[in-house]
Amino acid sequence: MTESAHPPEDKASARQGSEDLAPLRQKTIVLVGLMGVGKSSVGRRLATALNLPFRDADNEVEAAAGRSISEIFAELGEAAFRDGERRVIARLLEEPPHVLATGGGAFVNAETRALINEKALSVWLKADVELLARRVSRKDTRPLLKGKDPVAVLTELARVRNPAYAEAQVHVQTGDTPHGVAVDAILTALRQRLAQGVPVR
Ligand SMILES: Nc1ncnc2c1ncn2[C@@H]1O[C@H](COP(=O)(O)OP(=O)(O)OP(=O)(O)O)[C@@H](O)[C@H]1O
Ligand SMILES: O=C(O)C1=C[C@@H](O)[C@@H](O)[C@H](O)C1
Ligand SMILES: [Mg+2]
Repeated sequence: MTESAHPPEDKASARQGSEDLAPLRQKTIVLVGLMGVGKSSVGRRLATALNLPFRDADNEVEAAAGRSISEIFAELGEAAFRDGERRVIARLLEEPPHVLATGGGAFVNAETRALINEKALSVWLKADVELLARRVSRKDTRPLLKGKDPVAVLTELARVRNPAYAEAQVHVQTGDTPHGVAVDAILTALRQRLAQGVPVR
């Protein structure tokens, strides 16, 4: 296919040369995994690469509650946050295909997990706990880590949550590299899934 065969607004196709990325845009791609793994920052770049809208469930919960996540945890409690998160994700899954960054705990909820795997394509972003701990230490916005040793908390969360994350349809290992490397790793995993004849829709 020549470059001129692509519609001019098709930025992702232009970026990827002659590759037709349309099959990867049929379904919402949902990123799951621990805090700091890149669901938000990598997800935004993945959306740009695929020319898809981007949504961040944490931001949507904050907008719906009119408060930050720290304030929701402090003033309403974690259960209220989880309830809002579940409802927000159910709503977002009704939207046209986009890239959706979830909060780190969202996919642990069995109802949310089943809904995501039914309506979207789930991608588990993985990274070493030590790397995640270094990343999350840069900000003080995660209530589960406040005043605690991030390596200890993340190690325990990994132990408890990994069986749930493992139910994601695509698993992608990431490392201490620029965001674009993680984007490319996700695109490679999605292409492999397509090549194996597993429809992305
Ligand atoms: N693959 C990556 N390469 C380089 N930096 C990364 C990568 N992933 C994340 N980061 C950096 O780590 C920090 C946390 O990333 P991000 O907020 O995207 O994580 P998250 O998975 O959305 O976490 P949370 O569950 O808390 O929302 C950010 O500063 C981000 O730029
Ligand atoms: O892993 C978690 O449980 C969380 C991750 C963040 O994305 C936020 O959803 C919140 O800080 C809780
Ligand atoms: Mg995030």
